[in-house]
Amino acid sequence: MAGVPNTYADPVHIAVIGGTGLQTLPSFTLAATLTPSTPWGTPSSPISILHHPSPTTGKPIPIAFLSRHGLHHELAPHEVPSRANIAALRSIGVRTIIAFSAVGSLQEEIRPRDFVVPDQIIDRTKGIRPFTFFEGGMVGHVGFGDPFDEGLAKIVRKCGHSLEGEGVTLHDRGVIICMEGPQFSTRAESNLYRSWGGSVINMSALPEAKLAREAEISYQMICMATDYDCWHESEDVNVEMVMGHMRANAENARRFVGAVLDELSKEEHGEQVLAKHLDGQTKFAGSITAEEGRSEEALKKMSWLFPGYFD
Ligand SMILES: CSC[C@H]1O[C@H](OP(=O)(O)O)[C@H](O)[C@@H]1O
Ligand SMILES: Nc1ncnc2[nH]cnc12
Repeated sequence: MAGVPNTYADPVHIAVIGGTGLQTLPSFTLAATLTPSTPWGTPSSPISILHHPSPTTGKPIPIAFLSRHGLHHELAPHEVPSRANIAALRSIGVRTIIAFSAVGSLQEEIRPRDFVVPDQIIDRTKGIRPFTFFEGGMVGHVGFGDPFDEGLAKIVRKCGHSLEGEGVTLHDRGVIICMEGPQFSTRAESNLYRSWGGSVINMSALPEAKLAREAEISYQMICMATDYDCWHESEDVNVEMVMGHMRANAENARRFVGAVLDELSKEEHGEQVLAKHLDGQTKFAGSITAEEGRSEEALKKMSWLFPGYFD
């Protein structure tokens, strides 16, 4: 956009990854538009740096916003360059990500337009998406028992509940089934996922959550149900239905995200927002490959992402 700077001097600690139907956060002031390139390519979209007024001081707090499927939803779930997205966000200072996702509901009580703050994921992607920073001569294993950040989830839940009665219904926990897509599930699959205890289904939680963990970024997804997938006797899921519910409830989704940003902005330099509890985990995860076994190429990439960890 003409006149908008393409650099931003200060580190940006908080990011929002917008999903289907949430491709912008129009109520904030655009301070810069960044187009970083990373050793894993360029992100899905330019990164908008938005100024969010701190609810306590009024001072503008920078928030990075990235549109997962591109500015015009041109990237299919398996084409989203998640490594570039996460690497680019980390490189500008991001340590906390709120990720938004439109999901199918696998449970009667999660009705279209309800929100869910999930706490678990079952991986039904097919291994065709690049899913780790650790490869090609540097091995690393990070813990993923709890794929989301419980400290961040608590903040998100509190904000969601504060909007209850104003059109927001929130489910505090849930298991996301992350499928490959882009086709929706068969009815047999949908019923299988229900029998596994799945709450909601999408195509985007992975590898995003795994890569955020490797990058030592606190990550929580906020899901909004847009359909009952195909297990339910009501209509079968289709894009029109997803977009219809998304459009109808986009204002609530934006208010929810805005409330979370208010809360996080109060603690922009706090331990939770800076993910201090994750600091250094990747240095140890990657120390399994002895120095003499590390490839130059892998080392170069990892040193770009984690300056000082492996040099
Ligand atoms: C348009 S329905 C399928 C599509 O919607 C979800 O997108 P996102 O998670 O980015 O909001 C789902 O994961 C699929 O990518
Ligand atoms: N039913 C569904 N399956 C997978 N991803 C979805 N995103 C929204 N609805 C979905």
